[in-house]
Amino acid sequence: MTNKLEIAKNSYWVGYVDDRKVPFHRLILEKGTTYNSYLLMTEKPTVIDTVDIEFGRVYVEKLSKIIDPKEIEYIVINHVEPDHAGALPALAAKAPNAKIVTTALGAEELKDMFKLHNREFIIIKDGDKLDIGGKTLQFFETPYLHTEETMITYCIEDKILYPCDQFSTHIATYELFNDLAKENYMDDFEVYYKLIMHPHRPYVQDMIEKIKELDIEMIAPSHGYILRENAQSFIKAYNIMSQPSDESKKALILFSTMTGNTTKVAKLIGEGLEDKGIEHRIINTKNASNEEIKEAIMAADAIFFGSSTRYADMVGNIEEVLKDIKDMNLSNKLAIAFGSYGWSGEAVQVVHDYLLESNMKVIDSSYIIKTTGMDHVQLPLRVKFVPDEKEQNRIMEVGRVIGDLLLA
Ligand SMILES: Cc1cc2nc3c(=O)[nH]c(=O)nc-3n(C[C@H](O)[C@H](O)[C@H](O)COP(=O)(O)O)c2cc1C
Repeated sequence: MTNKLEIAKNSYWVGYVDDRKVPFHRLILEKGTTYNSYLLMTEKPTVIDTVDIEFGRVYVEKLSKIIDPKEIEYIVINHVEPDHAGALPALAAKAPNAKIVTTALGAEELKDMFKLHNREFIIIKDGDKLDIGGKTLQFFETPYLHTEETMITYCIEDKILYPCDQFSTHIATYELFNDLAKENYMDDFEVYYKLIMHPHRPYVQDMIEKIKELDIEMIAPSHGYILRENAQSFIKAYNIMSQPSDESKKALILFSTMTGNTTKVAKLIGEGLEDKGIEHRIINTKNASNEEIKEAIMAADAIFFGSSTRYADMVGNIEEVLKDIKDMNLSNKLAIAFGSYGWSGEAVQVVHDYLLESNMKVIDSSYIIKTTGMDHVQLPLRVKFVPDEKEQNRIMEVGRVIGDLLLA
C-alpha cells in the first residue's frame, strides 16, 4: 500500500490497513479494518486523527516520508479511543510544534491517557472554525458518537466531512474509495451502525441536525471506505436507522417511603424520563392496591422499584410487590432499583436482589457500561437522605439514560 492516497487537492489518506482478524469490543472483526488518518498539506499542515496504538511507530515512519513532522501545525483528534488517537504520542514526540485540536473533555482524557500535560491544546466548541492556511476546518461536538468527548471535522473548501467513527465500516480495504469497492459493503456499514451508534440513537439525530446545512460531497470516516460516491445517501441511511420508533414507551416508578425522601427521588427520575419524552406514572405503593400495581407493571416497559432503608430493610409494602413479580411474565421489561438511605442503604440492594429473581431485564451500571460505554451512571440508584442540587442532576440523568434505552 502506498504511503498516501490523494482524496482532494493537497488532502491525503495516510492511514493503516489492518487485514488481520481484529479483536474489538468483545468481537472479532472477521474482515479486519482500516484506521484512516488524513493529512492536509496546507500552509499550516494538519493531521486529522491517527491510527491504532499498535501501529504508531510504523505510522510515524510512513508519515515522515511525506512530511517532516516538525512542520505539522495541528493534530485534530476527533475521538480519543486508542484505535484513532493511539499513535498521537508517537506523532507528538516527532511533531513538537503541533497543537492538538479537540474538545474540552477530549483534552482532559488525552492528557491523562498519554501524559500530554505539557502540550498546547486548542479546545473547540460547536461550530468553531480553524484557518489552516488555504483551507478552513469547522468542528461540531457529537457526544456519544462514539464516546462522550467526540467531535467531527468538516473541511469547507474540500466539502469533506471527517466524522471519525461515524459512517465507518469495519473492512480491511486497499481500494479505500467506496466507488472502487469489489464487494457489497452495505451490510457491514449497517452492522457497524447498529453496534456502535444505535445505542446512542438520539445523538445521531442531533448530529444530523448539525450537519444538515453543510455542503458534503465526501465522507472520510476513520474505518473502512471513504464515501465519495453518493455521500448524501449514507447520511440519509443514518437518519432512517436512527428514527424514533412509532411505538410509544411507558415507564412506572413504584416506591415505598417513610418521610418522603424517596418520593423526591422518584419525581426527579420522572423529570429525566420526561426530558426524553417518556410517558410515566409514579405510584407510592401505600396508595394503590396490589391489583392496581400489577396492572401498572404490565402496562409499563420500564419499572423503577424504590425503597428507603429502615433498620437495614425495606419499608412499607414494596416487598409484597417484589414477591408477586417473581410469578409474572415480565420478560422484555426493564427493571431498576433505587431509594434514599442514611448510611448503609441495604434496602436498595435487597430490592435489586429481588429483581434479579424476576424475569425482567435488570439494569445496573455494568449493563449501561457494556451497552453504551457510559460510566457516569451508578445503578442501582442510591441517594443519601434528601438530594442536593448535584444529586438532583445525577438522578435526572438516570431517567434520561433509561429513557434512551427505551428508545433505542
Ligand atoms: C427508624 C429509622 C431507621 C433507619 N435505618 C437506616 C438503616 O438501617 N440504614 C440506612 O442507611 N439508613 C437508615 N435510616 C435513614 C433513612 O433511610 C433515610 O432517612 C432516608 O432518607 C429516608 O427516606 P424516606 O423518607 O424515603 O423514607 C433510618 C431512618 C429511620 C427513621
